[in-house]
Amino acid sequence: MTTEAKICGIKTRDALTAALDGHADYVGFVFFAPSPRHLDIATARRLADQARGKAKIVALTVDADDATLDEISNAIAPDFFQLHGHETPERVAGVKTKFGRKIIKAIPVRTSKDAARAEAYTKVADLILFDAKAPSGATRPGGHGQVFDWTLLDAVSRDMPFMLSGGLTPGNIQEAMQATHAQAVDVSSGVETAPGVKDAELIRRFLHAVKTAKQG
Ligand SMILES: O=C(O)c1ccccc1NCC(=O)[C@H](O)[C@H](O)COP(=O)(O)O
Repeated sequence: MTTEAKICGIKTRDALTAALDGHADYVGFVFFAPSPRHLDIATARRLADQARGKAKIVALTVDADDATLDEISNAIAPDFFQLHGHETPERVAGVKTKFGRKIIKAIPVRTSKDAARAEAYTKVADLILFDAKAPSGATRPGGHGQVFDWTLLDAVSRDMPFMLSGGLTPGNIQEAMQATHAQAVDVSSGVETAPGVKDAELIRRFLHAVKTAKQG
């Protein structure tokens, strides 16, 4: 099994080119106004057109209403919605049916109880994304470059396809893959020089580390 890689929070052509050249399997665009990675619809459409057919396009939203999802869906035709808020299993199922897009559901983790919450989503989401729980007082629920305790995933079913995120970097990604056996890995801050500023060389190094890691 080869591990898939996602580069999240892409805002520029250069960053997207680095991700596509490095054979990223997924590219993520953030639609959440308080984020330094937030994209307007016109920019997202241009980037999605560049990515289409080369990587799976992921639109990240946080507790978005149907009108917002509809606008994003029509503008960029994402392969996946990444739901990164407090969406219930019922809401996830509703979004999947209404918009006909696959779903990545983010599960914020600080304790084993948090990780166990994923079970409720396995039938409605196509992929679970385990991410570090945001620090208290944070203005966004992800993208803080924080690692969580990967051993908390040990109790999670091996049959559950999941993506690992939270503080991954070119330096720790191989250890993370060995520790968790994640089917896919996701990075944002770890390939940036400042919040929202992607670095092509860090993207290249991250993807190279994923693609050349020894599996097992
Ligand atoms: O990136 C953001 O600004 C963001 C805003 C709102 C919700 C989620 C957000 N990011 C999530 C991600 O980019 C990834 O899915 C993941 O959490 C990786 O983050 P990082 O720890 O920065 O690598």
